Amino acid sequence: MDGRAVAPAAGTVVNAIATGHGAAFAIDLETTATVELTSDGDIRGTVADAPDADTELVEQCVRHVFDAVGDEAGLDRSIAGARIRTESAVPMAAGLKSSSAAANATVLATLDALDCADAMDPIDACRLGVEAARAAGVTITGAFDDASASMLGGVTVTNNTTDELGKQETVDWDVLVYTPPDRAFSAAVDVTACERVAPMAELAIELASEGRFVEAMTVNGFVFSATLGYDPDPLLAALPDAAGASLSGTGPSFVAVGDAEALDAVERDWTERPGTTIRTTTRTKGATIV
Ligand SMILES: Nc1ncnc2c1ncn2[C@@H]1O[C@H](COP(=O)(O)OP(=O)(O)O)[C@@H](O)[C@H]1O
Ligand SMILES: O=C(O)C1=C[C@@H](OP(=O)(O)O)[C@@H](O)[C@H](O)C1
Repeated sequence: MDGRAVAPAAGTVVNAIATGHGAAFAIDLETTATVELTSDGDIRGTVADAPDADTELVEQCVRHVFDAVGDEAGLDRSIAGARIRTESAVPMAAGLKSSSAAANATVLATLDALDCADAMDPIDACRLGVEAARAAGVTITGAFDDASASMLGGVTVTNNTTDELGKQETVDWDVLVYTPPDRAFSAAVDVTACERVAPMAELAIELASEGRFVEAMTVNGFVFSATLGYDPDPLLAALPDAAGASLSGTGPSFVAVGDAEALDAVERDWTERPGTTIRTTTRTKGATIV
């Protein structure tokens, strides 16, 4: 049997690496995963247009779903295998949560293939993807902030140490994403540098917990650009037009949010810079089986 699901990417409100608490918002860029069950015992992934991509994360997702619902699905684990294929509009390792989108889409597609779509609620399905990301070594905290935003849609504020959701709200912003040409794998981030700015990250989390997302983002943006060695000039160029702007995750992408007219002005500046600029919106609808 085959299963198929899509999940959105996300942008950062507060990076969780400093404190274990983070916040993120879903954006309208998608990853699709297709899972075909086999009986050759082999679990193998491929990524469309990226033959050299590391597929451990999506393979771990399938293993975690097999472990969680295999008995209920009547799966013979001695022969159970899968072929996973992802297709994505989300640049990998650019700070836009390609890993969370791929994990959520793969977990849901596997549940679909096993005919177990109702066996797990979305937040538990999300936690399985986070566990798979930890097992694959692609994350520092597990990134439950990013994964929950992608799974549920809207903006989420989370404790990534306990994988608990503190807050989820719908937001309706235009979004501008600027991705410079370089890439930054989260697993390679300077965690010690992030921990040095924990008091500022805590302040950003307090703002996000009060629903002051755009202020939280902007504080986060300046703090983490400085901490991780990115030039904050794209942020300065986005203000005061954008309602909020930040470095997304461990970079190198920047995100700006606000109303359409305000972002037109930011877009004129960001498109002059090397790399790509994408205009999109926030997403209310999270990951779903299709
Ligand atoms: N479409 C995809 N299919 C399979 N694995 C993916 C996909 N996108 C991302 N990944 C996994 O996530 C890793 C990148 O994660 P990370 O460095 O956290 O960047 P991001 O901020 O984009 O999530 C990749 O090395 C790969 O293991
Ligand atoms: O690996 C992690 O624990 C995290 C990585 C960062 O995101 P990216 O993966 O987008 O860099 C960050 O925003 C998130 O809060 C936690």
